[in-house]
Amino acid sequence: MKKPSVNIETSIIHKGYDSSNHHDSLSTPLYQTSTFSFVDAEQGENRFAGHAEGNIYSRLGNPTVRVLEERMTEIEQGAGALAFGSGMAAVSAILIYLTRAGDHVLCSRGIYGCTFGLLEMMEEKYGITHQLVSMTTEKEIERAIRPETVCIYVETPINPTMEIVNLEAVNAVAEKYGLKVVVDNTFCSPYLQNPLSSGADFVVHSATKYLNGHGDVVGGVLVGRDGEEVKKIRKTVQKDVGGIMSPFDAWLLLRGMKTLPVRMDRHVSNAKKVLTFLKQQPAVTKVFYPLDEGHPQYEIAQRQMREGGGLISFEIEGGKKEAQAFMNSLSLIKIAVSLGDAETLIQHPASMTHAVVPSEDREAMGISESLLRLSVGLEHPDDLLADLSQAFEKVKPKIQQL
Ligand code: MET
Repeated sequence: MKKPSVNIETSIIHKGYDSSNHHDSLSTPLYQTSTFSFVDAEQGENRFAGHAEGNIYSRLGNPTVRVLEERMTEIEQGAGALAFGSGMAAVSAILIYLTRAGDHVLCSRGIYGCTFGLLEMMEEKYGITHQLVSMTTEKEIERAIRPETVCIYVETPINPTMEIVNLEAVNAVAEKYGLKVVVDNTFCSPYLQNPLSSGADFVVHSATKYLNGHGDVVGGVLVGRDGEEVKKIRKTVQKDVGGIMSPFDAWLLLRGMKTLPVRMDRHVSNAKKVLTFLKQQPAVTKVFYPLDEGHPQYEIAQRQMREGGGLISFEIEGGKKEAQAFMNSLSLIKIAVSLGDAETLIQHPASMTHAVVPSEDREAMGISESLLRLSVGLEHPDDLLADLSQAFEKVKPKIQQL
């Protein structure tokens, strides 16, 4: 881990790319190739044996993808990064790498539905167990540690409840027990939070979200604090499971990421305006936003996040029917999963992103039937408020009947 020499706004545009090696092209070229030819058989042999640098085959590495990996390493303050074909490919790669049959994974009280599904599958097939616990204090975390625990896997903020995990406490306990810490940093992006700098071992991202920002890529990234360990994952799990990112998706990401800081500033300022508006609505019974003073972990969020992000979850009076009626009343705001796009998106976690989680586990995570998750986009805030306002007007009679 090292401190970056320039600010993220600069490194996210320049890091990892030297135009003099690419015919002076200002934009990183797209190496849309599956394989690379060798000048002779010996060069091929040496590259396979690891005795010579150079490209072999795009599953083992591609120059466009490598630029993205170097850039991600820098902006997450890590020592190495690997790009994957989806966020879940990155999550599964790190969990496969860290665990053996019989191990135990300690998780934050909520995790994304497909991560939950993956852990359930690992339990069923390999006896790798997991447990979801609140992680606000060291005591809570320490109590849940078992002799077979090997890693702590957390989201913070948690999707979609916005609960905050105390990273300082997680890292302290992990150090005491010799555990690896993995943080899903998708909700914040590297612009708002850098878990590796505070001692986490790995960060995973769904690059589909804020990193790309334009809703046209599915991708994932894993960043590690220890470069040797990242190399080991590249040569084993990434190569042999093979969930790599395509060069074109890496190219789109490099293009989209250049504006991450500018976009995040706007997501945050729009989200704050939407938050204020939602709090004034009689039909809204609860709001969840990390840097809202009413948030139960407000102080922890303030310590570890630069800003509160662009996601807001809220509960609407009634249940699933009222939540769905509200969604159906929106017009500018799109009903869709995913997040971090220019377009404002709304989804119903209980029936969408977290539908695979059994209802009792969902309840334990704090996901009710009336919870909605809003990914505040980059539109003019007045237009967003107008759309929300007309939707509240439309559902008012239904809610008043309750
Ligand atoms: C297949 S559903 C999910 C997409 C994404 N992980 C989200 O939380 O919106």
